[in-house]
Amino acid sequence: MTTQIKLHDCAKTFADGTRALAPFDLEITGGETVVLLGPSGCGKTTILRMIAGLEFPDAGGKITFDGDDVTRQSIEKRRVGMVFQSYALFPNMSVAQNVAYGLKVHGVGRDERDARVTAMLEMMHIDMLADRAIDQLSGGQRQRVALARAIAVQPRVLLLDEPLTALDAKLRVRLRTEINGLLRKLGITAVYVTHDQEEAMALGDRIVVMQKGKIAQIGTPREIYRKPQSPFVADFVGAANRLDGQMHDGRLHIGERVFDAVDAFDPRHGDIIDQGPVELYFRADGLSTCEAGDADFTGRVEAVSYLGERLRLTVSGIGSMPVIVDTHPDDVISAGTPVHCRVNADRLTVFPAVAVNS
Ligand SMILES: Nc1ncnc2c1ncn2[C@@H]1O[C@H](COP(=O)(O)OP(=O)(O)OP(=O)(O)O)[C@@H](O)[C@H]1O
Repeated sequence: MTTQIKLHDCAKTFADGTRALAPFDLEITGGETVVLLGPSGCGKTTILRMIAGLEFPDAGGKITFDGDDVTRQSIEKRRVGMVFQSYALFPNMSVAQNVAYGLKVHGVGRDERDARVTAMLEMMHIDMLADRAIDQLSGGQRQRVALARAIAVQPRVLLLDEPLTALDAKLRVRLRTEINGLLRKLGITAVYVTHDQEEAMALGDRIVVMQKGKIAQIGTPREIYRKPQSPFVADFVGAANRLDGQMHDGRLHIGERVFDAVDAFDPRHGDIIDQGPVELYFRADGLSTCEAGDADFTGRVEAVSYLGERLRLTVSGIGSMPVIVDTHPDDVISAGTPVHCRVNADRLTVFPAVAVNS
C-alpha cells in the first residue's frame, strides 16, 4: 500500500512574519521518492514539516494523503516516519529498544514487536549491534538505527531531512546507495531533503528544485540536469560554465562562430528564441579539446587538475570568464599553453540574457 500526497495552494508565513514559502502545488505519486533540493533557507524543511504535521500551511492551503484531508491533523495521526540529520535516538536505550520504541507506543504486542525489530535490524545490517548502547555507535550506524526505527512502524510516508549530512563523504555515498535500495524495496512514498545535487540525482524519482521559498523546477534527474529551466537551476545543478552569445534568425553566434543545432528554448515563455542576446550555460562537456583545424576557439590553459578518470582544464580567453573543459587523463597539457576547443552545441543550455538575474 502506497500513499499519494497532494499539497494544494500551500504557503507558509511564520508568526514573526517570515514568508518561508509562497503558495505552491505539489503532487507526489504513491511509492515515489521526491527530493527537495535547494540552498540553505529556501524552504525545504518547512515543506517537509508541513507534510509531517509539525507545521501547518497558511489559511487556504490543503494537504491530502490518498484524498483524505490531513491539513490540520497532528503528526501522531498521519503515520509518517521521520529521519533527521541529528539522529534523535534515545541515548539510554539499546539499538533494539530504540527500534522497538515506536512499536510499543503503537500498541504492537511483544512477539510481533520482537519479530519486526529483528527484521528491521537485519535489513539495515545492524543485527549484530542489537544490544549496543547508542553512544557506542558510529555516525553511520546511528543513522541506520534511525532509519530502522522510522520504518519499523510501517509508516504511510517516510520523510528524510538531510539524513547523511553529518557523515563523511565515503560513508555518505555508501548509505545513499543503501537508502536507494531500501526505498525501492519498500515501495514507500518518500520525501527527502538535501542541498547536495549529487545526492538528489542519485535518490530522486523526481527532484523539486527550490529557490527562495518558491519551486524553481520539478522534473526527473535527467530533465533537471539536461533541461534546466532557469539560470538558477542550471547553476545549482552544476553548469559551471557561462558564455555570452547572440541569436540571429535562429542561429547561435558566439563571437565569430555560428552554430545551427542549438536548442534555444525560452523556458519562461515556452517559445523559441530567434533573436537577441543570450547566456549559455554548460558543464565541462560543452567544450572538447581538438586539433587547430577543427577549433571553434583557442584559449589558454590557466590550470590543470588531474582527477583520475579525466584531466580538468581551466581555460581563459574564450569568454569573459574562464571555462572548465575536461580532456583525456593521459593527455599531457601544462598551464600556460594554448588549447584548441570545439563547441558541443547540443550540450549548451540557452537562456535569454535578460533572464540572468531573475
Ligand atoms: N519557526 C520559524 N520562525 C520564523 N522563521 C522560520 C522558522 N522556521 C524557519 N524559518 C525561516 O523560513 C525559511 C525557510 O526555512 P527552512 O528551514 O524551510 O529552509 P531550508 O531550505 O530547509 O534550509 P536549510 O537547508 O538551511 O535547513 C528561512 O528563512 C528560515 O529562517
